[in-house]
Amino acid sequence: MNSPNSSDFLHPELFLDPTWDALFEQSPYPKPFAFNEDVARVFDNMVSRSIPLYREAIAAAVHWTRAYYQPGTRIIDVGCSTGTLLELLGRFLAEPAILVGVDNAQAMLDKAQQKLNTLPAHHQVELVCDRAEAVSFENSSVVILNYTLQFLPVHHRQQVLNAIYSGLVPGGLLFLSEKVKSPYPRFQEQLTRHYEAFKTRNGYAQTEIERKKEALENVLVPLTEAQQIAMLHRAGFKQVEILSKFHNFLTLVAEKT
Ligand SMILES: Nc1ncnc2c1ncn2[C@@H]1O[C@H](C[S@+](CC[C@H]([NH3+])C(=O)[O-])CC(=O)[O-])[C@@H](O)[C@H]1O
Ligand SMILES: O=C(O)C(=O)Cc1ccccc1
Repeated sequence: MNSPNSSDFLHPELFLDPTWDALFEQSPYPKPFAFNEDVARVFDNMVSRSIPLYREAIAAAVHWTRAYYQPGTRIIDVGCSTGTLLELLGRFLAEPAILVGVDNAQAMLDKAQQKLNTLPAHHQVELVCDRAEAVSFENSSVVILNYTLQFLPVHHRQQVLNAIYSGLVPGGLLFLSEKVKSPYPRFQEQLTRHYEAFKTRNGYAQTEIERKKEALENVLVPLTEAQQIAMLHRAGFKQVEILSKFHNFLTLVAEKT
């Protein structure tokens, strides 16, 4: 038997800024939560201590992008934050690609720009400071929404998914990660408890957890998994596959057939 190609099994180190997130230890803390300079400064540490399977989701996004990327088309990361996924894509995509990062927070894009300066020059990288709602997805073969849709007003989400479906080339892929909620109150309560225990294990004190929860109210609004999938179907995606779900965090892929 041939030995497997090692790049098929890649589980790389992410380029994460280690600056410790102590934002909600201090007073005044950001309320409502906003993606400003203070958040951008600690974002990599915050996101990797706050989202279960964050590293795995990023690595999976790279694998799926490698499988679905069609040369000559664009790869668009919506809500690219500090560019962690784009940087990894740039490192592990063999062919030259057009990598587009969109975020409506300039402070996040400034961090992303620094990270992406280290990439090999054969890729074309564009960082766009705009709202997801205003983006054209034309001529894209992969669109990534990694924990971004959850921050859009609920009544904007369907329109964004419609635009993604319409912009993707045939055979194109949407990679989507979201915080979701259970429709069953007792399950939701348990999921929240286990999620908060995960944050405690990652070094967050109870006060930090509660303050952030308060700040995120009406800012990060989760849907149920069923609502999320129904929206994808309404947008036109017929094939949807769940990749992972742990506590209340979901990653899925949807193909434009
Ligand atoms: N309407 C909007 N339009 C564009 N961007 C927006 C909007 N609203 C919020 N954002 C941006 O969406 C990002 C969400 S973080 C994504 C993590 C990243 N994907 C990662 O894989 O590291 C997830 C989190 O913070 O939980 C932030 O950078 C916001 O500025
Ligand atoms: O849902 C939460 O409680 C979070 O902390 C997720 C999160 C991660 C990073 C920035 C904002 C929200």
